[in-house]
Amino acid sequence: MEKFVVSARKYRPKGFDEVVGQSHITTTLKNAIDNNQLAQALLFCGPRGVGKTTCARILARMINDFDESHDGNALNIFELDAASNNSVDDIRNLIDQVRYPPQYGKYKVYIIDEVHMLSTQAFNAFLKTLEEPPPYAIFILATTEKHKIIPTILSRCQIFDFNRIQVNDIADHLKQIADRESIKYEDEALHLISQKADGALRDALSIFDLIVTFSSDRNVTYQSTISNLHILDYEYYFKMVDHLLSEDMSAALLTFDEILKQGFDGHNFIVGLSEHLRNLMVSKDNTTIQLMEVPDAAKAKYAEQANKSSLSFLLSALNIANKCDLSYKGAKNQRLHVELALMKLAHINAAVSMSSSSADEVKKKV
Ligand SMILES: Nc1ncnc2c1ncn2[C@@H]1O[C@H](COP(=O)(O)OP(=O)(O)OP(=O)(O)O)[C@@H](O)[C@H]1O
Repeated sequence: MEKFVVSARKYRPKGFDEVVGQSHITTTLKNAIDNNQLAQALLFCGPRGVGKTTCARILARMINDFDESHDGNALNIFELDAASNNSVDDIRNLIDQVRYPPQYGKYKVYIIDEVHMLSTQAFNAFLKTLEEPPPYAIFILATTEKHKIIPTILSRCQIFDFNRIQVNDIADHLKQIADRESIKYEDEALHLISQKADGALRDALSIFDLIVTFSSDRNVTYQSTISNLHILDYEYYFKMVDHLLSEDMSAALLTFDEILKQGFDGHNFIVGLSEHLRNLMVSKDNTTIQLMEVPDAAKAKYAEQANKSSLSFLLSALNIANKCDLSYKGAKNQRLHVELALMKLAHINAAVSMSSSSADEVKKKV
């Protein structure tokens, strides 16, 4: 049987042009290498799973003129995880290693991951080497928490800020992988996985692998994705907004009850409803429609519901949902807290029509 390799490893980019969503970094690094202006100490900052280690490896391969067949060990790359090796002795070991020039290739590249975890003593022991490294040594310090890096280190490094990756870019990447692996998929499913990954491509790939393994016919459907990730079907939000628009408070409360009975949390529901309302709001205007973060297949459905909702309804609804979200944690009876919000939401249109009819009456009297 062929050994299963997780997608995050199998599809680790081999060149800068395969790196998704970090062109500001890959272009600068490429230019720095081409123009011989690469600093010896680089700091890669940014969230987890967005390509920091990947870029460090590509860089090591390029500056050593190695081809793609070189694996991690042969790249003259030395990786230290500072989260678990943060003592001054760990850094001294590393400094000892740095003294020896590379046996082959031109550069030795040291990647120190989660560098903010180094102890103060370890940081201090490292400073001198960082300031005057031997000409063949390049240090790449990576961190998810830039604010914890002391200024003396910051000032000695060229800093690169990695982005969280956009939902659409992640979804496109997943599509390419699915096609190459002959895995079938629904757009909505890949979109949801990309959203859930919260900007981290590695997380998206792990979720994707999990859902493929779960499905018997290598088909990533919307239904298998929501049940695996325990996400509320977005149909519920459409249904709920329909009830609110038609001022059907009982149906709104019963739908909420159905959602709770399926084991979903009231807070997640109110956050999801807010996102849904926000998508309706931005889809009302041609200039903001691009801000709608929904799969292409669902856009027509949003446009249809947006057409039925007035701008003032959406504004008031967003306000109520947002207030409910903010005060949810402190509420003693959280179910009632959401129910109360739903009651208010189901009365927005009534309140609007009442105020306009009373305005009409005032006009008549005048
Ligand atoms: N920008 C990206 N483009 C393409 N693939 C990516 C990107 N970011 C992450 N990946 C995928 O995720 C895997 C892990 O990424 P990588 O180890 O580079 O992340 P990282 O930012 O160093 O994370 P950490 O901070 O957790 O170490 C890669 O092997 C690759 O498959």
